[in-house]
Amino acid sequence: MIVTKSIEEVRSFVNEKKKEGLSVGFVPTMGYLHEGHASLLKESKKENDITILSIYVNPTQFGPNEDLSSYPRDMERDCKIAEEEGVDLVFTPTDDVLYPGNYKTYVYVEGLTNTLCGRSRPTHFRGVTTIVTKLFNIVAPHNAYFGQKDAQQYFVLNRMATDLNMDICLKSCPIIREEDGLAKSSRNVYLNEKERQQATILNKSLNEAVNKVKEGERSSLEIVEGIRSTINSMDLANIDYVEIVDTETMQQIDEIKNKVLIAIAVKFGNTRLIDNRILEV
Ligand SMILES: Nc1ncnc2c1ncn2[C@@H]1O[C@H](COP(=O)(O)OP(=O)(O)OP(=O)(O)O)[C@@H](O)[C@H]1O
Ligand SMILES: CC(C)(CO)[C@@H](O)C(=O)[O-]
Ligand code: BAL
Repeated sequence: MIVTKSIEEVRSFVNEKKKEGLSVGFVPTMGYLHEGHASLLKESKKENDITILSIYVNPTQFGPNEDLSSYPRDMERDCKIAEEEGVDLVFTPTDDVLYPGNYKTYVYVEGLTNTLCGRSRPTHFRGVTTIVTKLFNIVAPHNAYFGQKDAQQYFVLNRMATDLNMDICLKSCPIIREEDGLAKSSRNVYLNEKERQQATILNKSLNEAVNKVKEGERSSLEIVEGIRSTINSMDLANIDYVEIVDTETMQQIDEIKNKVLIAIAVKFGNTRLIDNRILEV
C-alpha cells in the first residue's frame, strides 16, 4: 500500500492504472477510521480494481468555534485499517499543499445548503464542496463513495457533480451502527459514559418516526414533534434541528410524500451528533 502526501504521486499512480484499463474507486475521509469508513472501502473494493482513500481534516469546512483542533487523529492506526481493507493508495495531503497562502477559489452549491447542517454550520458545505472538488481533480476516480450518515453532504455533492459535469459516479452507502443503534462516528469518542448511553435516543426517535409513517401519518409537523419529544426525554440532549426535507431540494415539506429525508442533529455537551432516515412513500 502506498501512503503519500504528494499530488503528483497520486496522479501518476492513477494515470498508470487507468492506462492498464483498471477502474478507480475513491473514499474521501477525515480519518480516525471506524467500521463506517471500512464499509465504504469494502464497497469500493467490490466495484473497482483500485481503491484510493484520502485522509484529510479539511479546515475550510469547520466554523470558527468548531472542533478543528481537537478532531481525533491517528494516522498510524488508520493506515493499519486501510491496509487490512486492501486499499491501494492512501492520500494524506497537508494544509500548505491544498490551501497555499494565495488560495482564493471556493465551490458553492446554492439552495440545498441553507437547511439542516447548513443552517447551523453556515460555511460548512462551501468547505466540503471545495475540498471534494479538489480531491476529485487530484484523484480523478471513476466512482466515489460516501456514507448516508452525512445524507445532506451526499445530496449536495451529487448536485455539484451533476451541475459541474463531473465524470464521476457518486455512491451513497448505508449507515453502519453500534450494537445499540448509535451511528458510528469519529466524534463518538468525545462522549462521556452518560452522554454515550443517552445518545442512543437519536436512532430510537427515528425508528418511532418511521413506524408512525408506516402506520399512515403524513404530517411533517406531527412526526417532527414526536421526534423532538422523544429526544427531549433525555436530560443531556440538546436538539440542534429536527427537519423533514425533500431529497431533491433539501427544503422543508409539510406533507410526507415521494422521497423524503428525516434528519436530526443533537448536541450532548459540545458533541454534535447527526442521524437520519430516507423514506419513499
Ligand atoms: N456510520 C457510518 N456509516 C457509513 N458511513 C459513514 C459512517 N460514518 C461516517 N461515514 C462516512 O464516511 C465518510 C467520511 O466521514 P468522516 O471522516 O467525516 O467520518 P465521521 O465518522 O462521519 O466523522 P464525524 O461524524 O465525526 O465528522 C463520509 O462519507 C461519511 O458519511
Ligand atoms: C467528504 C469529506 C471527506 C470532505 O472533507 C468530509 O466532509 C467527510 O468526511 O464526510
Ligand atoms: N462527516 C462530515 C464532516 C464534518 O462534520 O465536518
